[in-house]
Amino acid sequence: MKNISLHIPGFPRIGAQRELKFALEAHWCGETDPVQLAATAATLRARHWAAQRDAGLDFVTVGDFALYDGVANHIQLLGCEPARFAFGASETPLQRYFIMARGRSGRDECGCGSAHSASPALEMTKWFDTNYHYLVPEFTDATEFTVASERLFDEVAEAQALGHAVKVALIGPLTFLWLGKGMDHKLALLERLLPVYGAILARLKAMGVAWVQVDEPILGLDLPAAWRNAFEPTYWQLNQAGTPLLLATYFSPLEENLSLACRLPVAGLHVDGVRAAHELINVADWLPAHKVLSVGIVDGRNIWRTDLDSALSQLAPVLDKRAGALWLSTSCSLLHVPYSLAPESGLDSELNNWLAFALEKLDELALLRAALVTPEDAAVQAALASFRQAIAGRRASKRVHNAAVAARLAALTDEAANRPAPFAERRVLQQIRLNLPAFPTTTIGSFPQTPQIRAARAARRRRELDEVAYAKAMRAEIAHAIGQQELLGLDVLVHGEAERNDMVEYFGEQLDGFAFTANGWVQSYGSRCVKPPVIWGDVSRPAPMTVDWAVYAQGLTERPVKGMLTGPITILQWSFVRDDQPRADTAMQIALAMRDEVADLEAAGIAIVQIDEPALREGLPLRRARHAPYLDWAVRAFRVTAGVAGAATQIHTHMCYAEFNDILPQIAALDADVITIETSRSAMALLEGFGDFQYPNDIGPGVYDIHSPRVPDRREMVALLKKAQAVIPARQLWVNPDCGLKTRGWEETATALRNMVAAARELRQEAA
Ligand SMILES: Nc1nc2c(c(=O)[nH]1)N[C@@H](CNc1ccc(C(=O)N[C@@H](CCC(=O)N[C@@H](CCC(=O)N[C@@H](CCC(=O)O)C(=O)O)C(=O)O)C(=O)O)cc1)CN2
Ligand code: MET
Ligand SMILES: [Zn+2]
Repeated sequence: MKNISLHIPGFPRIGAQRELKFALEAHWCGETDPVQLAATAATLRARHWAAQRDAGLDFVTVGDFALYDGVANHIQLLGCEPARFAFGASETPLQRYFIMARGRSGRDECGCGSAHSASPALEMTKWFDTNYHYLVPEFTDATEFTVASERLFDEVAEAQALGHAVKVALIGPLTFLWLGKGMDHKLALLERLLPVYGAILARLKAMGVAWVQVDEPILGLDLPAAWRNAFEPTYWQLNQAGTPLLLATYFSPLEENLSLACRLPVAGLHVDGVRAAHELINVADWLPAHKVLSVGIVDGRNIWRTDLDSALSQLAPVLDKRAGALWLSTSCSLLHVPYSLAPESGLDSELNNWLAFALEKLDELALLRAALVTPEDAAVQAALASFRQAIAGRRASKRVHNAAVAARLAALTDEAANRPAPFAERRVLQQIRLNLPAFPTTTIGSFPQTPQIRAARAARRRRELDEVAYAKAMRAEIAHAIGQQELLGLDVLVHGEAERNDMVEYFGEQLDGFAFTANGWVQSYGSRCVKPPVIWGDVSRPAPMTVDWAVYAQGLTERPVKGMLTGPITILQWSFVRDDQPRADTAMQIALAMRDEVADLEAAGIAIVQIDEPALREGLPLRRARHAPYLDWAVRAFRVTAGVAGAATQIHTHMCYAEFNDILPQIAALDADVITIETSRSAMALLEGFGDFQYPNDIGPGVYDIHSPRVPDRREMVALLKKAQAVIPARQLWVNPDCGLKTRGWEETATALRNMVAAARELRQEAA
């Protein structure tokens, strides 16, 4: 008899219609009180648990819900809110939570323009190699832990009251410490942390929680020895609580940590059956027979329907080795995929048939179990047959392949990846053409996406605004942005990106081989979501995508206006990608499409083209051994995009949201004429890195953090630029913010940029 249980590591929390987003923003604007916000949150949890139970899962997952971020929840659960916030008794836990997440004055998600003050939020950074951002815990030698929040226990009680069997998901102690910052020897805190985990586990046990999933995705990283060695004693201690623990790993193979993971004193192990498929048999062998093996066989990172036949043949030998007992799951939390395919009536029906979002993935798990337990059942056979047909249809589809794209890729020479002249020569020609002052000022591309802009786009979607009226409204926004920049005295202007819903989706909507969804939202951070396009076939560009807007903007001013493109790696990284060809091939197809856009912008007289690559670093594989091949093709894809530009055309790139010091040679190898780069997370370390490396081309280190509504003054920016000058020759320096300004308001933006231009002028005077 086969004994198979179903569960998932986590479920999307933003809601089928982004209910959580709207509830949060209404709350932040003061339109609703905490009771109303809590009611929406409880409704969502109840709905998401019901979906899990209705699909036939054996447990619902509790602890994966968060109003803003799961790591932020964990900080409050463990009572380690950073002392720098100086919270007083007058602040409720909910207020403290949002202050940590958004700063004292509030990240301006709702666009209502709240007041300014200076208590910066926790830093936000990428969750492993995903486009989800978590809030970074801050540790010091003085950090203490206590069980400080009832939220998790309340949610367990809530699920139990609804009659659910509960599995709690908890970030593991080692992963939690690993994710934090502020101390070199974070492991020193473990001793203080573990008793608190013990207390939490004991309380959960007393509540009758059957399983606790402890997430330790760092087991998929190249860990320093001290961290690896910490696992055994840690789990030995946690196991004392007597609550059955399911140790969860995902995103990456276990490799040298495999036998360690199998040996740890826990009741079960969850592995990523998609990204670590080749390790399944080994894990099945190594994991002691009395332990539960949970196989994440359905992809939690992508949206393709599971090939159930292939999944079943992968599972068969594992099942044999596990004496017929197994847990089936998605590879990781479903946080990273949209809620449901059901509202996607606009999707091409053939493509629709190839996809599975979160709800559909739950059904896939149920069908897999049925296929293993009752294979003879006619309904199961019929369901499998329909899957088989969809998978075969996708595999055989002629639409996926485009012979012209293949031929162009095959004919691609090394030449295509090179600019026509070395930087030193290009620089001279560009200076003659552009005649820029020292310390040229510019911005990163987007200006505030005001409620009016969003409303115009929404009206166009509802067909209340026709294309002509919409274009007119966007041109007015562009004209406004150009006018503002001239007033502020910026040297290199941008059109402001008003016409773009998102820097990736906008291009996905216009490229062949891409599809876009109506409601396929995925949480990016807090209330902010993205709608990643789906790359289903060979990519090509049927027509120019940005040229008309760029030409219009350039026609409004004598100063240069940057053409603004998203680079191939970022488009790849922020889309759902094909799983039937290497990412490198898809990246190169996108590169060729974007290369044509660069050529068209240049031909239209645009003198500067920016090719944004904020996700270049994020795409780096989690395992070091795979870095070099990735960086090779990623750099080549960028160079192919830019390589078409003449020597007198200035190519900019932009990067943010990451640490860059470990990939400086590759950043230099992009050979962009100018890079504008985020420095707010560690200005000095970054600049010293670029200085030590003697970064050869021009560089604009961001002089102010756009994630905060705080307006920096001139002196602050002058000080930062002087630090920059100490390590990077002045002639290489540009002056710009950290990133695009789309989430900010116009008033604060104008003040900050006025100060920034004044800072650049001060430096010019001193240099003269
Ligand atoms: N793809 C991607 N990943 C990224 C980034 C990025 O820019 N893009 N940046 C970093 C993350 N930063 C982010 C910053 C802001 C937003 C953001 O503002 N998201 C918006 C949605 C942006 C969007 O697609 N807007 C659309 C649709 C907006 C919408 O919801 N419209 C409403 C109506 C709105 C109205 O009437 O005002 C509707 O359709 O119901 C548009 O402008 O057209 C949001 O959550 O609110 C997301 C990520 C890293 N990862
Ligand atoms: C996340 S990087 C953003 C770059 C883009 N050009 C912007 O300014 O919005
Ligand atoms: Zn950026």
